[in-house]
Amino acid sequence: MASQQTAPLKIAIIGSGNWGSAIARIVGGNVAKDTTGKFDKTVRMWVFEEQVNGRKLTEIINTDHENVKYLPGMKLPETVVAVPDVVEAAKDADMLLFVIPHQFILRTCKTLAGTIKPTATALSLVKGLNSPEPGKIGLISDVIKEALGIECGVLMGANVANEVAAGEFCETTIAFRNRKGSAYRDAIQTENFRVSLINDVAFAELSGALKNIVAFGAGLIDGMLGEKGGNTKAAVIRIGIMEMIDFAEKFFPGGKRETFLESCGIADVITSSYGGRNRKVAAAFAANPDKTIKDLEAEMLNGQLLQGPGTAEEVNLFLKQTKREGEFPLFTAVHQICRKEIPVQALLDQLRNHPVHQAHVSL
Ligand SMILES: NC(=O)c1ccc[n+]([C@@H]2O[C@H](COP(=O)([O-])OP(=O)(O)OC[C@H]3O[C@@H](n4cnc5c(N)ncnc54)[C@H](O)[C@@H]3O)[C@@H](O)[C@H]2O)c1
Ligand SMILES: O=P(O)(O)OC[C@H](O)CO
Repeated sequence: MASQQTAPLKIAIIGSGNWGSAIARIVGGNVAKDTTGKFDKTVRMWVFEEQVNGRKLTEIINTDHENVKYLPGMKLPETVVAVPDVVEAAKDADMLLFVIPHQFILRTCKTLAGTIKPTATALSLVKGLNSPEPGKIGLISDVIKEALGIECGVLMGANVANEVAAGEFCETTIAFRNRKGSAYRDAIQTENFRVSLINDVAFAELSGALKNIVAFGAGLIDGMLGEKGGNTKAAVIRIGIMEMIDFAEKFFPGGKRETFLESCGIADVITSSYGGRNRKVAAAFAANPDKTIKDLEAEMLNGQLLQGPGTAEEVNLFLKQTKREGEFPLFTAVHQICRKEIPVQALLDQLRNHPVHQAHVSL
C-alpha cells in the first residue's frame, strides 16, 4: 500500500527580536533546503511593528531580508515573511515557535486564543516564568498550552543569538513530552546547531529562566571586580546552579537532575555569564550605581530587553509570599540589588554566608 501523503507542515515564528530573528534564519534556511516535502516553503514571522529609519520594520524585512534593528548584518532567507498581525501570522500554522520576551506572552496568547489550528503544536523559546499572582509561579509553556489548548514543548540552550546567527557551533536542548519534538528538531537542527531531544520540559524550562538571574549576578561581579573576579564569578556560577536545582526540585518535583547537564543547564549558565546581555548590563550597573537598570537597558541594548531582573522579581515575589526567601540567598540578593535595596557589595556577603558552605560534614 502506498504511504499516505501528508501536507507540508507550516511553521510560524511568534517574535522577531534578537533570538527570534536568529532562529528564523535557521528555520528559514532549513525549509528552503528541505527536499522531502515535510515543511512548507514559507515561514511566517510575527513582527511587533515599529518604524526604523522612517520605514516599517516588516517592510524592511520583506524587502531587504534583514532585521536591521534586532539582528543587523545578518541576512534572513527569503522563505521568512514578516507579518505585523499576530493572528494572521499564526492562523494556518501547524508548528508555532514562541520567541518573545516573557512579559508579553500572556497578552499575546490571549490574542491568539481560539484563532489557531486545533491540531497545531507549540515550542517555547521564551526564557522566563509566569507569575500570575504573589505566591504562585508557573511555566511559560503551561501558559501557552492552557491559553491555546495545544501541546507545548521548549527549546532552551547555551545560545547567545548573535553567535548562533553567525553559524558558530553550539548545542541546544528541545524538551517535549511526546514524540512531536522530532518535527521541531528537523526544522531547527543544522550541522552547527545540534539539538538534543529530552522529555523533561519543566527542568529544561526552569534552567533557561533561572540562569538569567545567575548571569546577572555574574555580571555584577564583573562590574565590581573586573579581571580580579574570576574565582568569585565561578562561585556565583556554582552557587547559582545549586539554587537553580534546589528551586526546581522543591517547587516543580518530578524532573531529572541530569537535565542540568544538558545544554539548557550548566552550559547556558556559563555562556550567559560570559557573553549575555544580562551579564553586560549588570556589569555596567555595578560600575555605575547612579544609573537604573532601565536606563542602562535602553542605552546599551537598542530595544532588546533583559529577562534577568524581571525573573528575579517574579521569583522573589513567590519566595517572599511562601516564606522561602532565606533558602535562596543568591536569587534574593540579585533581586534586592536590582531594586537598589542593598548595595552591590552585599552580594559578596551572601556568597560568604551561603548555606552551601554549611552543608558539608566537618572533618
Ligand atoms: N537574544 C538571545 O541571545 C536569546 C537567546 C536565547 C533565548 N532568548 C530568549 O528569547 C526570548 C526573546 O528574546 P529576543 O532576544 O528574541 O528579544 P529581544 O530582547 O531582542 O527583543 C525585544 C523584542 O520584543 C518586541 N516587543 C516590544 N514590545 C512588545 C510588545 N508590547 N509585544 C510583543 N513584542 C514586543 C520587540 O519588537 C522585539 O522583537 C526571551 O525570553 C529571551 O530570554 C534570547
Ligand atoms: O543575552 P541574555 O543574557 O538574554 O542571554 C541570552 C541567551 O539566553 C543565552 O543562551
